[in-house]
Amino acid sequence: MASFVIEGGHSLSGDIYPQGAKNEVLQIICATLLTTEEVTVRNIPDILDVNNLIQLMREIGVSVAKKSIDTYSFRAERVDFGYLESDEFLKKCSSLRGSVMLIGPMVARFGKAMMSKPGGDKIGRRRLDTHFVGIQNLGATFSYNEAREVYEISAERLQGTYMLLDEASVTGTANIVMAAVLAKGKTTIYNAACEPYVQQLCKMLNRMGAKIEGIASNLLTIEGVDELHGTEHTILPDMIEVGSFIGMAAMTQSELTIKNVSHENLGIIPDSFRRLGIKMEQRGEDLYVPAQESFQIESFIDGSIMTIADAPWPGLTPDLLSVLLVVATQAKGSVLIHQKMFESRLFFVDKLIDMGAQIILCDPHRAVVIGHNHGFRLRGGNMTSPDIRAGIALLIAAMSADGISRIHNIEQIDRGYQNIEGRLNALGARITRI
Ligand SMILES: CC(=O)N[C@H]1[C@@H](OP(=O)(O)OP(=O)(O)OC[C@H]2O[C@@H](n3ccc(=O)[nH]c3=O)[C@H](O)[C@@H]2O)O[C@H](CO)[C@@H](O)[C@@H]1O
Ligand SMILES: C=C(OP(=O)(O)O)C(=O)O
Repeated sequence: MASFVIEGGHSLSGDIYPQGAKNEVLQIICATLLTTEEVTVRNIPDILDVNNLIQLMREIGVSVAKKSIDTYSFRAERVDFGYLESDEFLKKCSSLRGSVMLIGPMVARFGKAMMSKPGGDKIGRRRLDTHFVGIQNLGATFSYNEAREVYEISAERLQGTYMLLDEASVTGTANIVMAAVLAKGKTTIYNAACEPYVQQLCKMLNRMGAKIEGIASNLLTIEGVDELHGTEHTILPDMIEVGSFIGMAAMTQSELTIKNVSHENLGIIPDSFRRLGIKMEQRGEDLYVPAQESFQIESFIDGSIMTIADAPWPGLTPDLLSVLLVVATQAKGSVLIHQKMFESRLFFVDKLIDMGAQIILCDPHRAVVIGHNHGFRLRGGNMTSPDIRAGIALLIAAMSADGISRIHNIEQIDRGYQNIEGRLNALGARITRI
């Protein structure tokens, strides 16, 4: 297990480029299985989850070529079914959550797939009912092999149908869409997730010859086609990284320019930080965050205490609540952070409390933060990162704190943030990997 040692109290300045979006690229790479032709993908981030998935694709038999530092081509002419059924493959999938999105394309193109319970963060239950029920609706059968603890999924040709999802699951929607594009007839998915990740996937599939309508809404209509073709695709900037950098600038009282953010795909993220009093300006393609002595949390119009809660897109992504929470510890005023989707994502606040933050954890979903208004600095601490976003939130806390902090289990941060210490040290941070 690697660790970061952070010398806190240094402000940052300069330009930072967000990497390509982790949650988009995981879908896009899985979708390359839907065609025998070459798919070229640009702006792929060099992060653990993505590198593991690319490696998995190679092992499955996909020809993967690295064309430049962030561009890969994938050609899934043949796949190795023996390997797909091997314990080795299934074990690797269970440590990589994005791999669950292999089943939609596998069943659609080859009529069979296997999966074990996928991994990811320790952030609460992560059920897969939406994926299973959706793909079953298209005519696939799931059977559980108890001895091997894996699901075996099979289908002749999938058949389009109407479905109303029980929840707007991001990876669930992607999986069902990837299965439906090659199904016979029309599929209608209501209560579909519509994050930019899913929009990008649908746009790429349409360029490959799919017929998807309703992109960016929660009602998708898909007319199945017999085959798909090669294409090229560019991954959007990672909106969660953009949000993380906004929070980092505010906490360390730094002036940062976040380059090429793709404003139109950030949704409500900038306004959520503005509600904490953080100022920022759109400058062309960039987002400029000025150095701020102090930032004051707004109240609601009726004067009641601000609540920041997650919701399916276009609501606020749950992946930024940990960062918003840590930023609130140095704001002026109080805020209720309500993490509705995940039940174990707020427990990391005990580490912030140890560092001197004023937080009341009301229950597993809700925390009240009473900001210090930079009047009291957090103290450096010794902590372990429980998940990717708590990890970056703790890193932000440590960068703003007095003294030295240590964060262990930074593999959780590496899952989703490319060379984070290199990029932040270039702006003035003092982070060492040991
Ligand atoms: C690889 C990937 O893309 N991961 C993202 C994806 O995970 P993933 O697709 O696994 O998450 P889901 O969208 O399925 O659901 C996340 C959680 O929210 C709950 N839920 C979901 C929808 C809803 O309307 N109500 C509700 O309560 C689910 O029960 C689950 O506990 O979406 C999550 C929600 O944005 C993000 O945190 C993850 O970073
Ligand atoms: C929860 C996340 O990732 P995953 O779904 O890959 O666990 C995340 O990106 O915040």
